[in-house]
Amino acid sequence: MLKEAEGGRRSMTHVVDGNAVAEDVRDGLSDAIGTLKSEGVEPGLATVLMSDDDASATYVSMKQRDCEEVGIEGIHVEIDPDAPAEELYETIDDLNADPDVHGILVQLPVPDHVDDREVLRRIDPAKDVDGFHPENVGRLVAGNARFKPCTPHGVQKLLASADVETDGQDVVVVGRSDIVGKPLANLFVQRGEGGNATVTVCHSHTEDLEAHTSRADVVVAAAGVPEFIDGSMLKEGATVVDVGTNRVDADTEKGYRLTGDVDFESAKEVADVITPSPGGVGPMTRAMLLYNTVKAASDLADVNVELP
Ligand SMILES: Nc1nc(=O)c2c([nH]1)NC[C@@H]1CN(c3ccc(C(=O)N[C@@H](CCC(=O)O)C(=O)O)cc3)C=[N+]21
Repeated sequence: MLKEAEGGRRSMTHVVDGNAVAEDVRDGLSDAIGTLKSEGVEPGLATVLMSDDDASATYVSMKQRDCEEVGIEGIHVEIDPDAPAEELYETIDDLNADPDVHGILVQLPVPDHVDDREVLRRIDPAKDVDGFHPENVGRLVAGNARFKPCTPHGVQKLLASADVETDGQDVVVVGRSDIVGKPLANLFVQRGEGGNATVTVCHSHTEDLEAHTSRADVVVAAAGVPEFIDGSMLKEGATVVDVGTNRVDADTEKGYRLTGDVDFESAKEVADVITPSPGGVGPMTRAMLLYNTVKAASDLADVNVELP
């Protein structure tokens, strides 16, 4: 809207294609996987699902399909959500000990009777491709990451692909989860490429959200609330990264539609660069999981590869 009012002075909004950037990452990984295989190392990723949730099952099967596409050996373990927690813990122990498994991902959330902190502690940090083990969290915060968590890493790659510079910029991260908001804020503030930003983290107790978003050069929406950031809350020319993947009830065949945390139509009129959802961060999250699996295999087997 603003764009029209100003007589079309602004250039076209760049809608970042997450599927295309993820494809580029997978292409780059193919070379590294070829190198590993020529050294007799077949990268393996184990996914563990202990849930009845439809969305969780969908994501895990997408991750397995991705593995197949790039030549990573995928192993999938399903545990009855009513089974005792020990069953999950012992599965993790077995996968830790399995030399064919280089990466382990336990799909979150796990049932209430399972201690999720114990799950994250139990995974061998060298196989922790989510980057959620306390040792890996500590390393990330200290600026010495082994595995960058997949979604934050994917966001950085997406911004780089769109030539969005974070150096010296005001970045507002909305959401403070352990898997997205906190690690992403940490990465943005660190020295070097993809960092060097002035970072604000907003959340449900923030008094005046719009006061923060409306002065930001980059807004990352990662609160898990459908379409709560709209164009009126953004600065003209801002970059908007939509991390949300929400299923909302809709009159469709499946009974829902997917939408992000951003009201795309109004935000697109104000932003210069915007990542859609679906089709933005989600596919990148999955690509960076493959990346971390290849890195894990390379480190564990002590074979040097070039990562994309
Ligand atoms: N241990 C663990 N690690 C995770 O990384 C993890 C997790 N647990 N639990 C749940 C969240 C969610 N998540 C997504 C990954 C890909 C898409 C994705 O590919 N979305 C597609 C659409 C997917 C669809 O069609 O349903 C898109 O945005 O275009 C979404 C969400 C990973 N998570």
